[in-house]
Amino acid sequence: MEIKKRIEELNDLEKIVKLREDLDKYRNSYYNDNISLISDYEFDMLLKELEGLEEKYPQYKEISSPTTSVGASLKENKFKKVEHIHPMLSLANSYNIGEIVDFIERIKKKISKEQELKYCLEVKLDGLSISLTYRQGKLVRAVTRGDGLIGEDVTENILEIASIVKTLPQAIDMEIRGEVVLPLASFEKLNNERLEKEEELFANPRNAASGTLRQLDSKIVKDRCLDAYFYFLVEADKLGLKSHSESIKFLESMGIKTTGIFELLETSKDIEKRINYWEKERENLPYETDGLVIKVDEINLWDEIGYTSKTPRWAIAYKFPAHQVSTILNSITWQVGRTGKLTPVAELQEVELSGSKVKRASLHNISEIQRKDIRIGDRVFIEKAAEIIPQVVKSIKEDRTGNEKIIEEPINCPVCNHKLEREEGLVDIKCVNEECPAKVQGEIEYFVSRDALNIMGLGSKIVEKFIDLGYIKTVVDIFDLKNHREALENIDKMGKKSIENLLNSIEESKNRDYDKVIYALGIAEIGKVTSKILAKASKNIDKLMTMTFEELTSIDGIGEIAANEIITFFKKEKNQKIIESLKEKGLKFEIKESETNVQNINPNFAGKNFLFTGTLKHFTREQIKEEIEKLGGKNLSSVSKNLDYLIVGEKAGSKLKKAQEIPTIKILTEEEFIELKDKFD
Ligand SMILES: NC(=O)c1ccc[n+]([C@@H]2O[C@H](COP(=O)([O-])OP(=O)(O)OC[C@H]3O[C@@H](n4cnc5c(N)ncnc54)[C@H](O)[C@@H]3O)[C@@H](O)[C@H]2O)c1
Ligand SMILES: [Zn+2]
Repeated sequence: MEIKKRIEELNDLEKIVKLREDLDKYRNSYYNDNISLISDYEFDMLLKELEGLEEKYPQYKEISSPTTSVGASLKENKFKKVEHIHPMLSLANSYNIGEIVDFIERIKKKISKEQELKYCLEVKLDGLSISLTYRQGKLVRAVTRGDGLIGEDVTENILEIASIVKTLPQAIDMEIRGEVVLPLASFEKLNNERLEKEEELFANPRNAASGTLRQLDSKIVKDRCLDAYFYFLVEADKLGLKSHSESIKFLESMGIKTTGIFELLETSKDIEKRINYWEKERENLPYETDGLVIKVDEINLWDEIGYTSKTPRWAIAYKFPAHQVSTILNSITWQVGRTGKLTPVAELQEVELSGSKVKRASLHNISEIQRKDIRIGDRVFIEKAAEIIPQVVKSIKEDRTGNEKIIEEPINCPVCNHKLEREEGLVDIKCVNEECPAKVQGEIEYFVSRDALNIMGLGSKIVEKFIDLGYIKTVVDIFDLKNHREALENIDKMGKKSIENLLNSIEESKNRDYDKVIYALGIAEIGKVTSKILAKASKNIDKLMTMTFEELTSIDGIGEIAANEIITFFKKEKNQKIIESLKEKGLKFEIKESETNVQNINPNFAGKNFLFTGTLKHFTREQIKEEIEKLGGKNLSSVSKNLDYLIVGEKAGSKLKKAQEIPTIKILTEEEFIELKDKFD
């Protein structure tokens, strides 16, 4: 027994040493070089593991351990070192509401007075902390947190941030703390510029903000548009302020920029509600947040509640589920789509991201792989933002061993082995073999999908099988499957019942409206809404097939690109034949009389691109998106020249600014949007 325990202890000690070594490496890279070698969540989990072990073996505790020290010791001598008069601490963090409940319980036990506490809830800005000192109302010094005791004097750079107050309206002395951030719009712009200049991308706005503030050329700070928000007044009680919320109001009265988000709450239930709210709403803020901060509001209780060497006990951070994690890229699979286009898919070592397990991520195309210099064997960051499919953000080159392999551009189709083609100047690689099974399969799946003919019982496995066995070569063959009823029933014991259902669904699909049939043809650029528009404008397929470029582009909602695709599609003999055969099978190639007034297409919305920003009063995010689509409009995810309308709610941020610079974008309040909508209803 004794020996067993001793072995366990030695193993744990080894773990402790390894964890400290790794965490120090990560901290150094993160704080000194502004590079994340792993995600914040992974870092926090390793730190928790170390905390657990140090608790189990108090004899191995060390003051320099990452569990007890803030930040990282400063490596370079770029900036003057300054000792903080009041140490700048970090925050304890939590990833679930249970930990918040525990936090509140701990505090209640700790304070002697029986009283109802108030908690101030704020957003947790993801940037780097800064301390500003004012003397006689003048900003005299700005210092980074550093290791909490000693920071770097970055006053020169801070003076270049436009929103920082250089002279207060009153000649007072004070120290305030806040966060320097790179607003999301500036971050996107910066990374786009770096992409063009083939420079290394910043993984996130925090690293970019830190990299920007901690370099010597203050002109760069100005160019990149850093910003700062403040959330703390040091020794507020000496100015006669009794609560944290009062001190924030005081800062605002001095013209200091705050996020404006400070909510006073009383119970953990209320806190939970607001956590759920902000978890979604944070997407609309102009800066990145990695969580919320909950602080005891009454300042006179802070000392009683106390501090650890690293954090105050009267505050806690609630961290949002991570959008980004790191993992290993094992290999690349080239997927051949319906149009023959090859898409590289990253095959990853499985990780958890935003609550689901992920082992594949999109890489868009070969140029992106080359631009980002992503190699097989690399540790990569993957991200799941608004998109459903995770994306590979970047590779971590600092972590390479030298055994990583460059990803080669494929020469032959991975499915049919036909030689691939790449159009001059275009990034897409295509399989041009009309009979490539992957393309046929893609076409069939698209043809039977919900928004097209909506045929039940033709999942991708079955389609693959039918193609393999030679029952399906083109979409037309779907309607001849009934001639092979018996043979089909015997495939992999599919059975009478399921074939019966499938054949019924195929027959029934002949009743689909003309616009669904247009959609099912799979013309490039023609989606659900444009199919409706085309159906309404052409009335029947013979007309549509002969429409000229001028005729097509004169239809509201059909642009030049779409018009060209339509013409190219109908020019192909193969497509003409397919349409002829589908007509014979009985599909509807003309609009019903009653349909000529295609319902729900609002001329204000049809084919128009929409985006909303800020907090909306009358709709949830889902509702408004649905509303726009129902009426024939399209939802975009960012501001661009293609945007027609930006709907602005309260606290609209960078999107609004960006949209105001593009004269063709109409900006609507929520009320104006409703009016536009109702004019039609
Ligand atoms: N990915 C990596 O390799 C790596 C390495 C080291 C650290 N980290 C990350 O950094 C964290 C540790 O950094 P940290 O000590 O800065 O802790 P933290 O970022 O988790 O929390 C403390 C900081 O939050 C900031 N903050 C933002 N809004 C605030 C508000 N409203 N009120 C108070 N503070 C606010 C302050 O700057 C404060 O110092 C780790 O938990 C990890 O997530 C990551
Ligand atoms: Zn092929």
